[in-house]
Amino acid sequence: MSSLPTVATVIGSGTMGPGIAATLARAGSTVRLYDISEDAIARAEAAYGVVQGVLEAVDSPSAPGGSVTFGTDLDAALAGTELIIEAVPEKLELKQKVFADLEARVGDDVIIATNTSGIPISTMAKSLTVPGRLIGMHWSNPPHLIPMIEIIPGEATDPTLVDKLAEIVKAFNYVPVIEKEIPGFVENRVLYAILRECMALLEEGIVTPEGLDAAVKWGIGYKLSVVGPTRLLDMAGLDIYQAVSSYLNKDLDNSTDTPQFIKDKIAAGELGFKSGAGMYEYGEGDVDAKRKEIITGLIAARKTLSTIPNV
Ligand SMILES: NC(=O)C1=CN([C@@H]2O[C@H](COP(=O)(O)OP(=O)(O)OC[C@H]3O[C@@H](n4cnc5c(N)ncnc54)[C@H](O)[C@@H]3O)[C@@H](O)[C@H]2O)C=CC1
Ligand SMILES: Cc1ncc(C=O)c(C(=O)O)c1O
Repeated sequence: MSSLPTVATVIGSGTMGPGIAATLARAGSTVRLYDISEDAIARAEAAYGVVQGVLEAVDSPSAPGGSVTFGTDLDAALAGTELIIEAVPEKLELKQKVFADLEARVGDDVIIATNTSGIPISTMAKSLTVPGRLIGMHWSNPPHLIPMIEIIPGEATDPTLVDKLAEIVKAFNYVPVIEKEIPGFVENRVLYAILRECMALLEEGIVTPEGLDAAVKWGIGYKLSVVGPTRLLDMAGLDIYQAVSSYLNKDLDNSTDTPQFIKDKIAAGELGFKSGAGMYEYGEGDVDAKRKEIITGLIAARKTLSTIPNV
């Protein structure tokens, strides 16, 4: 019998919600995607066919009976739900307010999973009436393509939820990684260590954005997609790692704040794809073209990687 919930609810239909909902629905769950914004729901509905096409292209597990319904009626979205996945903006107070709204409407046995990028689960759980039901379920963007989910229990999380959520994740053929709670969890700690160094290299004018993207894609990105960092050290030699890290580590960027040039871009309204400019400039149609290239590349890479053993 599948461990998938019969009915699941996704709260927040922005970048992450629609892909999460579609992945569960394709595997067989009845999913209700809820947002406070009518516009966000309309965008998700309009994009649903494309997301389904992507899931088809990567042979995402499918079972009959699954569906997504879209709406702004919270009670309707929660009727009969067993699992709620919260994907509203990364603001502690907002998430806590959402949890309060949810708890007022569902029974104590309903699991609340949060897609937070790194706010400690224990901090969020403090505001819950039933703190044991909150657990971290961190999907990676785009959620319908990146087949790995971090599972993070907080101090109060019911320990049985960890295995239960891991079984749900396996039911749609994703890899669950169970972690201990720490700000940023594992994936974002590694990603933000890389991004911190990358932004410092750009700020100091050491390399161009194009050069940086090429060096990371073909240098470490390509290699790390096949060999994880631990195995990479065995491949390189621990003695080499010691020799290089003994002089390099102290030279790496260790700033604790966001770089000023990024803050300046944000102040100028340059947020990336969503505003038509960011690290790069985008002309008419460029953003859609880039999004398409990225999705096409991720589909091809996932298909190839799925044929390669874990080394
Ligand atoms: N964007 C990314 O690459 C990733 C984001 N995350 C995390 O997932 C969460 C959501 O991120 P995004 O989808 O990027 O955010 P987003 O800003 O694109 O979408 C959030 C959605 O939540 C809706 N919303 C706001 N208040 C709400 C409320 N009270 N009830 C229901 N809906 C409400 C907004 O209307 C919006 O449609 C955040 O915690 C984020 O850190 C996790 C992995 C990757
Ligand atoms: C820049 C950045 N920050 C956070 C996340 C996920 O929490 C992602 C991602 O999933 O890709 C990201 O790119």
